[in-house]
This record gives sequence, C-alpha cells and structure tokens, in this order.
Amino acid sequence: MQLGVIADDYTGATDLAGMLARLGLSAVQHLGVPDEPDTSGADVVVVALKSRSIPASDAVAQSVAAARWLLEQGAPQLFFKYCSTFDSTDRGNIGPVAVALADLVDAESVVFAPSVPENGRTVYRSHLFVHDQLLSESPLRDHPINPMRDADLRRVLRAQVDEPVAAVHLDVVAQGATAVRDALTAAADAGTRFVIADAVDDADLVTWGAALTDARLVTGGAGLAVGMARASLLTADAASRAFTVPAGPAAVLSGSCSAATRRQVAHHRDSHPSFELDVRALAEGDVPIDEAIAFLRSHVDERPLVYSSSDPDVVAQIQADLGVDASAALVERAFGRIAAAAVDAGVRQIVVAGGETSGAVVNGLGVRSLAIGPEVDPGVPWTSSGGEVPVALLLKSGNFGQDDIFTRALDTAPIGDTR
Ligand SMILES: Nc1ncnc2c1ncn2[C@@H]1O[C@H](COP(=O)(O)OP(=O)(O)OP(=O)(O)O)[C@@H](O)[C@H]1O
Ligand SMILES: O=C(O)[C@@H](O)C(=O)CO
Repeated sequence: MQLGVIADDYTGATDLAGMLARLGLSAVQHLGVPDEPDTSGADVVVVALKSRSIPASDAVAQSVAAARWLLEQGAPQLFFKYCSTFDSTDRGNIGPVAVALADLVDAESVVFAPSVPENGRTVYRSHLFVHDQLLSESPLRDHPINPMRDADLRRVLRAQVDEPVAAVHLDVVAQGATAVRDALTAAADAGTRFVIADAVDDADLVTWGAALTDARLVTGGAGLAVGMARASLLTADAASRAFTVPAGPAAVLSGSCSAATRRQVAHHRDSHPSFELDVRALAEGDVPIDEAIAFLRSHVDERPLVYSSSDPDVVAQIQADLGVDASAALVERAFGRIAAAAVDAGVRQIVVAGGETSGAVVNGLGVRSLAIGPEVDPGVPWTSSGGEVPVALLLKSGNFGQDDIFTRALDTAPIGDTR
C-alpha cells in the first residue's frame, strides 16, 4: 500500500480513488472500517466513512478507528479526504478529526489543501474559490447541511480547533518544494502545526506533493492526492488493469440538491421517465417509497430516474417544517430502500447523485467495498461492488459532472460479463 485514505463521505472517497486510478494506481474503497485485514494488494486503500455531518465526537471516533486499521495494514502515509469546498460547520468535523489524526501519528505539520483545479476549486491567500466565485458567494452558501458563508479557510478552520492556523501562500509555493518545506518547519517551530495550502493549478499541487513526501498525515481534496502521486508515488500501467461493470438495466437515484445535480436531473428528466419523491408525504409513511418502487419496476428498461432534488427555497421550507436532520433521514432511508428494491427488480447499474445519498444507497445494498474503474467526468469514476450480485455504482458528488453525465455514464459504462 502506498497511501491510506480516510474519506468523510462515499462520493468524496470515489473522487480521490478515481483520480488516482486514472494515473494507473490500483485503488480499493472500503465502506466503513473493515473487520478483516485488507487483502486487495491495492496501491491506494480508502476507508470511506459517512462522517461529514455527524456529531464531531462520532466522526473523531470513526476516523481514528479507520486510521488505526490503515496503519495496521501498513499505510506509510495517511490522507484525510474531505470536500474540496471544505464542507463543515463551526462544530466540525474537519478540524476535530484533523486534531485527532495529527495526535495519533504525532504529526508536526498538517497541511489543509482542498484545491482541485480541474474541478474549479482553488485556494489563493487562504481563500477558497469555486470557479470564479469565492466559496461564500458560490452555491455552497446555500448547502442544505453546511452552508459555507466564509471563504477564508484560516477563519473557518480556526473556529473548529483550539490551536493556531497558519498559511503558506502562493508566492512561497512558486519557489518550489524546498521553500514550502522550510515554511512548514518554520510554522512548526513557532508552535503551529495546521497550515492552509494555497494552490491554484496542478503544478502547485505537485509542488505540495513533493514537499509532503515524508508527511505522516496530509488532508485535503483529491487534487492533493494527484499532486502527491505525480510527485513521488509509483505509478503503474493503467491499460493493464481490467475493470468492467455488470450488464443489465440501469436506474438513476438523486438526493443531491446542488446546482449541478439539479441541472443533471433536469437533463435526464427531459428524455427518461422520472419520479419525484414527496418528502412531506414521506413524513406521513412509506407510500412514496412504495410508489417509487412500483415506478422503477414498470420502467426498469428505460433508465428511470427517482429524485428528491429540489431548489434551495423548497428544501429550506421542508427543513423548516420537518427539521433538517429529520428530513434528511427520511430521504436517505427512502433511497436505501428504493435502491435495494431496484436491484431486486434486476437493476445492475445505478447512478447516484449526492454523497449522503450515496451512503444511504450503498448501505441499503449492503455493499462493503468497491473496485474503482474509469472516470466519466473528473472525480466521478464507475465503481463495482463485489459479492454475489455485483452492481455497478456511479457515486457522483453533488457538485461534479457535466449536465449530461447520467446518460453519458450509462452510454459509456465498461460493461463486461453479459451473462
Ligand atoms: N427535497 C429535500 N428536502 C430536504 N432534504 C433533502 C431533499 N432532498 C434531499 N435532501 C437531503 O439533502 C442532503 C443532500 O446531501 P447529499 O450529500 O446527498 O448531496 P450533496 O450535498 O449535493 O452532495 P455532496 O455531499 O456529494 O456534495 C441529503 O441528506 C438528503 O437526504
Ligand atoms: O472533494 C469534493 O468536492 C468531493 O469529492 C466531495 O467530497 C463532495 O462530496
């Protein structure tokens, strides 16, 4: 194993694993901390948690358990993967988890590098941009669970931890890996181990990767993992890795309410049968779930879409009426049940939009680990569950993908065994 990754949600985990698979590294993604040793022999072993929005103490406990397991498997470096838009609140969980992991491995320096330039996430003078907008002016300001209203990551992280936060800005990064390493050492000597990393393009992330070859713990988005791989990790021959997904009917399940997903839902809905989950009715009972399952069964060969994705004002009203956590739990439970019923109905390829929604779906299917295949769009790879009834899963982060990604993913799925 070259890298052990703890990811705070399932789509974030596939994002990182898919980008490294693109470079030829083999990757396996475990869903939750495995009970057994890792026997995959993969270069990159990812433990995907669903810890982004749970109470900080639970996130810390799960992340430390994942880290201990990865260290036991021989991980030479730990990577804490969180969202490229730094999704968190003043309560956590990025800060508290990073503190616990840093303490666990006795890290002198811990870099926070959410930049993923190819997906429009860049950090300049510690301010996070989403394409042309500051994070705080981007659609993330209206995220249903963690609205991001401040783009200055020093302040965002400082609010979550009881220790100082420093920064290494672009002028230092431009001087190369040695200058970056010197800046980290200077910060550590001054008693500051947490450092926000500026990076506006892939070359900056390679510089960070070169500066961090000896770091016991790094944190950030998939871009940093790519930078580390390019700077130092061995790469393999991508063409030699066969990856296929099972043949069979396909369905799309979307619980993400991001701007990108809503465009993708609209695109797919234009030419496929679709069913909107009524969240208020879910609060009254399971009728919407039964209706969604009946709908999927009757359109099983037409790539049907089931979605709860709604505009921010609609979601805000539902949350005001039902509660944020309660409405999310209702929707997630529904998608878990619907996914299981879809597979019972013969569906073998499922596109899922949204990290929490993906968690609900894989848990509903009882999937424990995923093999990682080719990307459809940056950070969105096909994956395949093992087990008696393998299912292909495209777990799409809310903000990722072109408008046509649902259809394009299904058109280009690397279908293997057609028995
Ligand atoms: N109509 C709705 N009303 C209220 N809550 C909803 C509705 N639709 C979805 N949700 C909830 O909103 C949350 C969406 O989170 P999810 O992680 O699935 O998407 P995302 O945040 O866009 O994706 P990512 O985490 O990959 O960025 C889920 O908890 C889901 O259950
Ligand atoms: O880093 C990202 O943006 C994604 O992998 C993600 O975590 C969104 O949920």
